[in-house]
Amino acid sequence: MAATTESLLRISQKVFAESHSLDLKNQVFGTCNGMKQRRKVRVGVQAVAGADSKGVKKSHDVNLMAGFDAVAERELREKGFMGLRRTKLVCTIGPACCSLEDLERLALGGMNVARLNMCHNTRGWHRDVIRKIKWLNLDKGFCVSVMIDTESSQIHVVDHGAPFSLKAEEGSVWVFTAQKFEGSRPFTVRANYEGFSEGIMVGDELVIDGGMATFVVVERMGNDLRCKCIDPGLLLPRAKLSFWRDGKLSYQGLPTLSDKDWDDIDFGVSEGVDFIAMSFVNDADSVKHLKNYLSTKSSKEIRVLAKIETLESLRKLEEIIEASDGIMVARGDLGVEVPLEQIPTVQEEVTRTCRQLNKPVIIASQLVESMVEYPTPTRAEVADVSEAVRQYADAVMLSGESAIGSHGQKALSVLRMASSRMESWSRVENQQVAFHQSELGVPLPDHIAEEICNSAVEMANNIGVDAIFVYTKHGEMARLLSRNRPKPPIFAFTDEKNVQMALNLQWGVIPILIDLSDDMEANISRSIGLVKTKGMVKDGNSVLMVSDLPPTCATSTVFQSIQVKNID
Ligand SMILES: Nc1ncnc2c1ncn2[C@@H]1O[C@H](COP(=O)(O)OP(=O)(O)O)[C@@H](O)[C@H]1O
Ligand SMILES: C=C(OP(=O)(O)O)C(=O)O
Repeated sequence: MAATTESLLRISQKVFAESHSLDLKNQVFGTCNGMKQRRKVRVGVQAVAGADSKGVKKSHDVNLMAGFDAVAERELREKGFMGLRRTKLVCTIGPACCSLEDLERLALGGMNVARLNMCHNTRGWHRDVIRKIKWLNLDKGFCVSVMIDTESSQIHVVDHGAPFSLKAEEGSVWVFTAQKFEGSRPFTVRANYEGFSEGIMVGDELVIDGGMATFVVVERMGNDLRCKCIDPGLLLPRAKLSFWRDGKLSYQGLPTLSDKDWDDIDFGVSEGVDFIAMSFVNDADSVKHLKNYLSTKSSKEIRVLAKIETLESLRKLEEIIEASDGIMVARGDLGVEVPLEQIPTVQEEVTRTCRQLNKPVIIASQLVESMVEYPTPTRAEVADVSEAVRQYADAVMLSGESAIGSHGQKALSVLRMASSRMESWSRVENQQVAFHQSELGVPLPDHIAEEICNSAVEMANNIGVDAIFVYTKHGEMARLLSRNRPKPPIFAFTDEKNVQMALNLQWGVIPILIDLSDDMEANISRSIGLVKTKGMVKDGNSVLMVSDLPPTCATSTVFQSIQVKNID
């Protein structure tokens, strides 16, 4: 890779200048002269067999529209429409994969979203990674979105006297403290949070990393706790600490977003990230608060993903999902509060509820954990990935496997191959019928758009079209189509860069940046021209097109239509 720091910097500036100009186009749906209009809706269904694509723009114009993901393009040429992977892939970036070359290999391997966990490393390090990703997108035609993940207030070990793990033997007595001290002391563990022992009483249990080891509190010494190990195990660096009394978790009332998190969020805004994953969400208000804050800070819409990792978040699941732009099932921390045998059913429940409420869901943590060390996954891990895909999760995620593992790219290819296999099994052997209304759940607020998309998917599956094209300003129609998990892939044409980047997380959607006008025929011609020029569709392919033309200053009507076209 011949990118000098200077050229990287120059291109980074270009990226920011570009995203700024795109931001200016952000408008409320249906706005005309700054006023929100009442939506009148006309629905049209047209069959246009054998229609030609007159008005196709010249190829040099087409090339100016750089909004096609180079990896999806290659996959489509090699495997055809049905071979396109529907499940999206998220990779956590860490020291093992942060060079430009590593990031490029991950992008080529199918990474749709790069996740940066703000728990680790410096903002300077994260900035460097974000700029490399944006540079690769611009220079190589990738379409990789960037997500930052907040640290939140969690109690964890900052020092236990060893660089790696320590064994806690049964009956051994340890001091847990928040005091800072020089060097290390035997049998002394330092916690990150001063008030970590507030309200904790003798007899309470201290559980390490959700059950890796367990202690009982035998004495309080000021704010320090003397604890005896009752279930031996390993103490890892940054191990999580939780206290239990009478079989229930004791909450220390820590805020979901700490001062450091707010600074990290400001950092994410200034770097133009696409998603913020919010750790330890316990209610919808904290999500709404962050979304309101972001709307005042950023002209582009940054999507907020709530991490489901506490018992409280499970109790308020629906309201949290409704308030968020998407969900991450953070099985690592969830396993600290929920008995491990319940994680699979919780995962399925959260995934189903997300689909019903039309929000994307990521399944995270330990998918191929053994690959942090070994070059092949266990059979059980492949079964776990396949199960998430069978449940139609929108995305699966790598954590330590890519961040610190020795086989990150291989781990990514395991996710890719297991996803493709399970997807084709669901389609072919399971005869993937459209979801029944009961599976899709309660009607969504835009009932007409929802019905159009449900019908469009039913038609697309019945007719057996090769692809669905959707023209979407805000991504909503694309999400509604994706919610039905159709057989053909969905090509979502939008003229909003941030909608394109957000749709990257959506099952089965290939988002494409293109100029859209109020003339839908021109949009259709332009999109067909683009995919034809790139050799992605051939004569004889059939496409079902769904459009949602917003009102203009001249018309106050939303025109929603379904058309079927044979490409010739
Ligand atoms: N930016 C980073 N810098 C250094 N190490 C990292 C970074 N991101 C992740 N890691 C390492 O990868 C591991 C897995 O990362 P992550 O998925 O964020 O989970 P967690 O923080 O819960 O362990 C972390 O424990 C940490 O050791
Ligand atoms: C994804 C998770 O969050 P984190 O990596 O921040 O612990 C998790 O707990 O599964």
